[in-house]
Amino acid sequence: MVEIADLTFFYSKKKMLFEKLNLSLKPGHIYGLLGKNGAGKSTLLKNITGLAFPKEGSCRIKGVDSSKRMPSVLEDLYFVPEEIYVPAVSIKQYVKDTALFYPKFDSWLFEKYLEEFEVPLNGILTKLSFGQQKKALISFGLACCTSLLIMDEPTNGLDIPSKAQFRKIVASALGEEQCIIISTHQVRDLDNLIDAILVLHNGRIILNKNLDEISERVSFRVLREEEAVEALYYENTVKGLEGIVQNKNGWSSRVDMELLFNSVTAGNHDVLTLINKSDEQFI
Ligand SMILES: Nc1ncnc2c1ncn2[C@@H]1O[C@H](COP(=O)(O)OP(=O)(O)OP(=O)(O)O)[C@@H](O)[C@H]1O
Repeated sequence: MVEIADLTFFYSKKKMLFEKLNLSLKPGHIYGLLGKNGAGKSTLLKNITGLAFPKEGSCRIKGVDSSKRMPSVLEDLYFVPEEIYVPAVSIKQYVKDTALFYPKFDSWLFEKYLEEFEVPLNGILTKLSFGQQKKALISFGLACCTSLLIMDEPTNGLDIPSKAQFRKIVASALGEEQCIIISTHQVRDLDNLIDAILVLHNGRIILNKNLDEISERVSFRVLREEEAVEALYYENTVKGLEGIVQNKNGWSSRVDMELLFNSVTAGNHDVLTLINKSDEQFI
């Protein structure tokens, strides 16, 4: 679905953001794109969607270079940016003006999502709160039923019940032929939603794995003091020593995305090496 090959990008030549970054994303998945502040998540998403252009290398969607901004690609792609700007029209009018650019737009679904998010269909967009505006655009993006849906920090500005609604709605919306990418630094917001994790760090994608594959390799649990020496990584938290250990018994545990993210971005190679090993190397 998305193929990024040797992407090099910088805003200023003095500060390289990506150098030969490679990434391949498949349909049927909800990817969580994680990275520290300033890692370049938004910039990467802009390169994928053709809103920023690679200095070298390419970003392709279904084989077509996204920097060409071909109508056939744009009508099958929806991007909810981090900062949103809405026109001073009613939601109904917005749909009338905009939905025609998306041939698979489903107005029944749109109204259903709005209802679940408790956003009034007759509301004037600029008079809605920031969170309501965001929920209206997320609903619109989901109802476009595009093959690729990208949301940059969608949960920013959503209250706690809305975050739960967001997870439920997005999880129910994914079709087999669709790919959804959600960037965030609020890792917990993606719990029970994403099925694959991408970590952007130091200008590269250092991790691109399904949660199932991760839990086959490593386990996440509270450790006894004496187990700490054998752990691949651990943190001293209020719950005790929360750690990552090699999964030796084949039982899968829930992936603690925050702990995983902290371990791989802290320069701990043990966890990363174990997760990234091929099946043959692992046996
Ligand atoms: N339009 C721009 N012009 C120049 N530099 C930019 C521009 N947009 C972003 N940057 C810089 O590029 C780097 C990556 O920014 P980006 O917004 O892509 O990171 P991010 O991972 O999305 O961060 P955050 O989690 O804080 O939203 C930052 O150092 C930022 O200052």
